[in-house]
Amino acid sequence: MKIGIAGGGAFGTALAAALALDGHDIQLWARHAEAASDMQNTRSNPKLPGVDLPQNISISGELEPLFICDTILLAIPAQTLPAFLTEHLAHLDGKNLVACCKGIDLKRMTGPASTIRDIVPGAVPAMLTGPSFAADIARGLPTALTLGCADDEMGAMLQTALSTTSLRIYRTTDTVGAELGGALKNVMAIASGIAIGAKLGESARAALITRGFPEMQRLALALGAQPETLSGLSGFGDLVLTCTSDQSRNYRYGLAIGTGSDFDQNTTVEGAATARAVRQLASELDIDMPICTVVADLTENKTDVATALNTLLSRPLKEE
Ligand SMILES: NC(=O)C1=CN([C@@H]2O[C@H](COP(=O)(O)OP(=O)(O)OC[C@H]3O[C@@H](n4cnc5c(N)ncnc54)[C@H](O)[C@@H]3O)[C@@H](O)[C@H]2O)C=CC1
Ligand SMILES: O=C(CO)COP(=O)(O)O
Repeated sequence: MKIGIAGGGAFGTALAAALALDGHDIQLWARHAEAASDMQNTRSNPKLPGVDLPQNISISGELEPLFICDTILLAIPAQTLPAFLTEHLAHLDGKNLVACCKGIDLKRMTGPASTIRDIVPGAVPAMLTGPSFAADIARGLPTALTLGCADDEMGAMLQTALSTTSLRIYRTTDTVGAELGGALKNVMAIASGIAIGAKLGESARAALITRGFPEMQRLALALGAQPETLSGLSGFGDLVLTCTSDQSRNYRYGLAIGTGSDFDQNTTVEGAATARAVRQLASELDIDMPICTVVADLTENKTDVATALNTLLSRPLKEE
């Protein structure tokens, strides 16, 4: 299996490093030619300080070497995935396309694997997701992920190919559950960051994580996910990680909202667009998604933290 990775950001580079250390020759594509050649020459990526990139990673700003690979990991932001797939459709047909991004596309209202299935019907769509910070993967720290692929035979091959001594991959055929768990937990991470930033306390964060989980399940199950997938690494596991660590950009974005601080708009924060997609889906499907809805409103300055808190706390009392 010849593995290529699209996306020379933190996650694409971290996956490249982990797989290269395991013996794979990796073709890494970075969008900006200059950044690609810097990475190729310095064997480093400023987004992963202190990580040396093994020599068996070839980094290029040209797409041709990537398209020679039969398996391509897509580590670009979820909202940019449809345009990339559409633009390069002819080259991606017939490939194993493994989405490594976490979000719901605002236009199509689909998670990354479903977006691949819709735009490149001739490809095998898969999803690699779960609790894992790029810096941890790149340093070879132990990590467990979920590989979702509806074609179980191909899923098993991808599971074997992408597992390393430190990267342990579990497998499911429930790609919808895998893609939605990873997307929705980012919204909850923003909510958790807001709670801590606004000094609402650790108990409030625990309440958000705990009530956020059934909220994630409600939408995911309505869209066809299996409950056990949501309870696994890609759902519950990543929810816990991202809501409790300031390594998470979604969490830090929430902290900035909660403290009223500025936040670098160039940072990849998938949960903001996903919250808006969820708000729309919830309204169309008539599903109660109160936390996601207030997060969406907060990211658009349609409400403030005090009002959002009041909205959540003044909801009718009900059974757990
Ligand atoms: N950083 C992390 O710890 C983890 C990230 N992820 C996911 O990986 C995905 C990528 O995140 P990171 O690599 O961390 O972000 P990043 O901000 O470090 O890198 C994003 C990369 O995508 C490229 N890019 C941006 N717009 C593009 C476009 N229109 N076409 C092609 N390429 C484009 C950028 O040039 C950059 O190389 C996100 O969905 C994120 O949720 C998943 C697990 C862990
Ligand atoms: O998905 C992640 C960890 O599993 C990374 O989270 P952030 O995108 O919030 O940094």
